[in-house]
Amino acid sequence: MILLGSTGSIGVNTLEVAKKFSIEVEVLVAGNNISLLNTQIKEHNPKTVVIANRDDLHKVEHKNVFCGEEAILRAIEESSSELVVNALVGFLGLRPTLTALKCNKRVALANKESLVACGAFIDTSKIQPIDSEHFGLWYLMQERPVDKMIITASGGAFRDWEIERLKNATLADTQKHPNWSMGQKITIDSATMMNKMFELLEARWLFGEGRYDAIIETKSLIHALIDFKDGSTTAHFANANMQLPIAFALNTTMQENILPHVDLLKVGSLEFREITTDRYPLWQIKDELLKNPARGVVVNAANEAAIEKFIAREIGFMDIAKTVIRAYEKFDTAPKSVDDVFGLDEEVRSFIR
Ligand SMILES: NC(=O)C1=CN([C@@H]2O[C@H](COP(=O)(O)OP(=O)(O)OC[C@H]3O[C@@H](n4cnc5c(N)ncnc54)[C@H](OP(=O)(O)O)[C@@H]3O)[C@@H](O)[C@H]2O)C=CC1
Ligand SMILES: CC(=O)[C@@H](O)[C@H](O)COP(=O)(O)O
Ligand SMILES: [Mn+2]
Repeated sequence: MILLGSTGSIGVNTLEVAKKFSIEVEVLVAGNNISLLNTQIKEHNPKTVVIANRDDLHKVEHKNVFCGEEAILRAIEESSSELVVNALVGFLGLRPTLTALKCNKRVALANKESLVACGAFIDTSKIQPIDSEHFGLWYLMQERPVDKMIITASGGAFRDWEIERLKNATLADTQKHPNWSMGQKITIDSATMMNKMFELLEARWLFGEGRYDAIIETKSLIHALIDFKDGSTTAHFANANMQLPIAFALNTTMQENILPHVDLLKVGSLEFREITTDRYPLWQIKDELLKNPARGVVVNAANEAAIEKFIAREIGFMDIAKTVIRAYEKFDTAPKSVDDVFGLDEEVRSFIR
């Protein structure tokens, strides 16, 4: 397989699962964490390695190492592997997804920004999502009429904060996720509830038109629920560990045990909460965005640009949502082609910067 983003949270878990199933790693792609990458190279012996920056090339302990976005695309095109695991973070992951699909490879897709920004132009039949909620929906789906598909949110780092305090929240505060250990950007997205909005859009592209919604389940033990038309609701329970969705994405005939079962007697009780717009202002645009999912490109670009500003301490935490909503209102348009997606992405970023 080809693994993009090997040094990240999903990347590291993917290599653990690959070891379990003895899957060969042909290409490793990483960013700045060269010391972890070197350890991975020793263990998995890839044919090709790609990193982000030219200045780090000499530190990589491999004879076939390249740098930059074009090199990632070339490595995909020149590889013989049938499977690409895309665990890059952000819009940067979109071109590799498109290239992998163009090369007729199967894509195990953690990079949710690919579908959020460009879902209207992506054939999802060759995509297996690596996301706990979509895995949960897929696991629950049966040949019965569905009324609604529901995914769960943890509520993020600030679910119990007094709302008045949120404007002063720091980057370090955003990283205190209650249940999951993940990369920096998705953990910020979890705190603003953008992650759940992205997941509703992803679900829309993966499972088609229908009714979608999200609720908070504070322990992240239920990942998805389906309301069937007959009045039954089924729920997908699993411990909060991405190795289960990854295992199914890597090994389509998965039969092995991956995680211990959720012990309901130890859990004792579950708590569900509504996602409210006072704590999560982004939720104001949720229904309208779900009706126009191709506008995800605007929301994604605005979010990435706003997060850059938040990290640089140019804006506060609550300004992330304000910035996204302002961009969403200004760019009241949907892309008509993949080229439009890249154009609109650029325009929105310039507007915010
Ligand atoms: N973490 C999770 O549990 C889940 C994550 N996702 C999604 O999966 C994706 C990855 O998330 P996560 O693993 O948490 O993120 P991380 O930030 O932990 O990892 C991102 C990876 O991308 C690499 N990378 C970043 N920039 C570049 C670049 N310019 N060139 C090459 N590589 C680069 C990083 O390298 P380095 O670290 O070496 O700089 C790292 O390997 C995101 O889209 C996220 O939303 C979805 C569901 C669950
Ligand atoms: C592990 C995973 O799938 C994440 O997307 C998770 O859902 C993030 O947590 P939140 O529920 O807080 O967004
Ligand atoms: Mn998720």
